[in-house]
Amino acid sequence: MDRLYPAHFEAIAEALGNIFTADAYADREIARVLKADKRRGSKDRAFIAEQTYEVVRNYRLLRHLAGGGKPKKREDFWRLIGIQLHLQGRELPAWREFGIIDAADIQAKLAAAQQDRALRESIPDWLDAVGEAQLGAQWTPTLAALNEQAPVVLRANRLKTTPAELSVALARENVVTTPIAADALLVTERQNLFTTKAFQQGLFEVQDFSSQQAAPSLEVSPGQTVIDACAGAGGKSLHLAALLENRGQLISLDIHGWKLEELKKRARRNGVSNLETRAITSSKVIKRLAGRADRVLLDVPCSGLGVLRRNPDAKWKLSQDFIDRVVIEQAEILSSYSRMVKPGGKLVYATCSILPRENDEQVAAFLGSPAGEGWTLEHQHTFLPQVEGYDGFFLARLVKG
Ligand SMILES: C[S@@+](CC[C@H](N)C(=O)[O-])C[C@H]1O[C@@H](n2cnc3c(N)ncnc32)[C@H](O)[C@@H]1O
Repeated sequence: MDRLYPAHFEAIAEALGNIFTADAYADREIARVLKADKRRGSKDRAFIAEQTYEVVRNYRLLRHLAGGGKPKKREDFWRLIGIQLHLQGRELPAWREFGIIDAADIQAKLAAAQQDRALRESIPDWLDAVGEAQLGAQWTPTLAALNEQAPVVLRANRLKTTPAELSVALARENVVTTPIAADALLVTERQNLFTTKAFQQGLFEVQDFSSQQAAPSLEVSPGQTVIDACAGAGGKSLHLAALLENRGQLISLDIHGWKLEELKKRARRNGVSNLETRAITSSKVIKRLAGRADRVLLDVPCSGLGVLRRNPDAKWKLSQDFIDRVVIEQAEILSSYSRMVKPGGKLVYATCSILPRENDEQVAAFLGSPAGEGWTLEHQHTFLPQVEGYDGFFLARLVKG
């Protein structure tokens, strides 16, 4: 077992302090502490990142095992990390900060916590109640699966390579991968992929298996006009460009221009030449595109409950009010942006949520509304982490009559 270094604990405790007392996002905070000391090797960096994510994931349970109070000081966060390592079966060094960890007390509390799902799975009571009400018997296994570490999946960029060629190129850089489906490769050992030559040459993007199902489900053909209306930094736009073989027109929209700037950089690295970005600065941007698209992808803003493996801090940042508001936004986007599809064209509505309210219920409400007149549902599927093994995700394909 690897040696434990106090400097790593300082870094993890600093990140946790900012996540839980200054409302920082876990991914950005981890990136910040890792950047602060560039001398660390890849194993040390992985240890810091993984242990920080693990504490965020198990925060409620760890707090309970530590005595229940809200951690505020550096020592409080050290204690949570110590308890977590103890639960992982690691022997704790005889450091002052770990002196107060009582193994027998922890085991007794842990055994009692098994009876309480929300505590055991470390989720707020209100969110546990939402999951139960929405998913019924599926909620318990879904929640358990969402608490596991996310697998790392790549998408081979067909504009530049094939999955088989990519696998060989990565193996030369000591990155071992296994093909799992279509363009998707599973990385079998975690490491920094962004420093590889293969990444810098645009041979792949990191994209979960479930998310990789969105672009193909739109059934695009080279030459078509395709709009990715909530494109963000463009994970799915890049995939669409590859499926279009750089032919036709791909228009990527978002309300945040800075995300589209990031997409342009990624598009250059990916060798994409048929993509145009437009920031949605007013409703006119959508109106001008009415009836223009063969295909529209609506990868709408959502609760993110399907990707808790990747963003475990969402458990502590989400609120009922946020979910209620995002559901209204999704309905508005679906109703208004669907007008961009030509008669006979197709639309894919997607979320990284597992809640029917954001998914099939949203689609059913659209189909029953005046805006949904003439539309039919061709296919829909909810990906669940305990079923397919990847992120929770939803997609529905609709055809305009
Ligand atoms: C789930 S994310 C998209 C992720 C992206 N498609 C990808 O694959 O990387 C949703 C995006 O919708 C954008 N958004 C929010 N409200 C919007 C609106 N009214 N119109 C268009 N985009 C919107 C957000 O800025 C965010 O980038």
